[in-house]
Amino acid sequence: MNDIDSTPTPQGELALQTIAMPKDTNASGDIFGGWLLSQMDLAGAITAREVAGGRVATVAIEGMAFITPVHVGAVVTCYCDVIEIGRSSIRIVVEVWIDSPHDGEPIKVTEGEFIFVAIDDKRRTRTISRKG
Ligand SMILES: CCCCCCCCCCCCCCCC(=O)SCCNC(=O)CCNC(=O)[C@H](O)C(C)(C)COP(=O)(O)OP(=O)(O)OC[C@H]1O[C@@H](n2cnc3c(N)ncnc32)[C@H](O)[C@@H]1OP(=O)(O)O
Repeated sequence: MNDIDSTPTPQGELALQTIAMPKDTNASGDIFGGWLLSQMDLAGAITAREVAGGRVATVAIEGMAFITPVHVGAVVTCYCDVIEIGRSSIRIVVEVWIDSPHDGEPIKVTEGEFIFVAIDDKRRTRTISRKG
């Protein structure tokens, strides 16, 4: 995983974009980490489904770090970078970025490694077929 402060631009492909709403805040008025985590899970799942060619389940989340609070109204963008494909697993670095409310500059909010597993309709793991 890249060092969280040393990467000036998003790594990976844009997978999901949404707006942080008042209902997603904690008692301090900042956006809940759990809400961000669920957006990252969705973004990773969209990417993993493409790679796996079908259904996936999240099996693990590693190395999460929350670096900057998110304000209500922020446009939250998730980028996904597939870093490893195993027999049935897909390891994806998911980064979340917002635009600074002060100068509009992009700010990295959090990142984490998500591992998804390709599963069939009986929830058994399945081998991912490689393209090409
Ligand atoms: C236009 C667009 C359209 C489409 C747009 C659709 C959007 C789509 C949205 C869907 C909505 C969101 C979906 C979110 C995804 C959930 O939120 S899924 C719900 C939460 N997750 C679960 O309920 C999963 C529960 N766990 C399980 O069922 C079982 O653990 C699993 C996943 C079937 C795996 O079973 P298992 O016995 O652990 O299997 P095992 O063979 O040991 O391991 C399988 C692989 O996982 C790896 N692995 C297992 N555990 C770990 C671990 N802790 N760490 C790392 N790797 C591990 C193994 O190394 C192995 O890798 P490979 O060597 O095969 O590559």
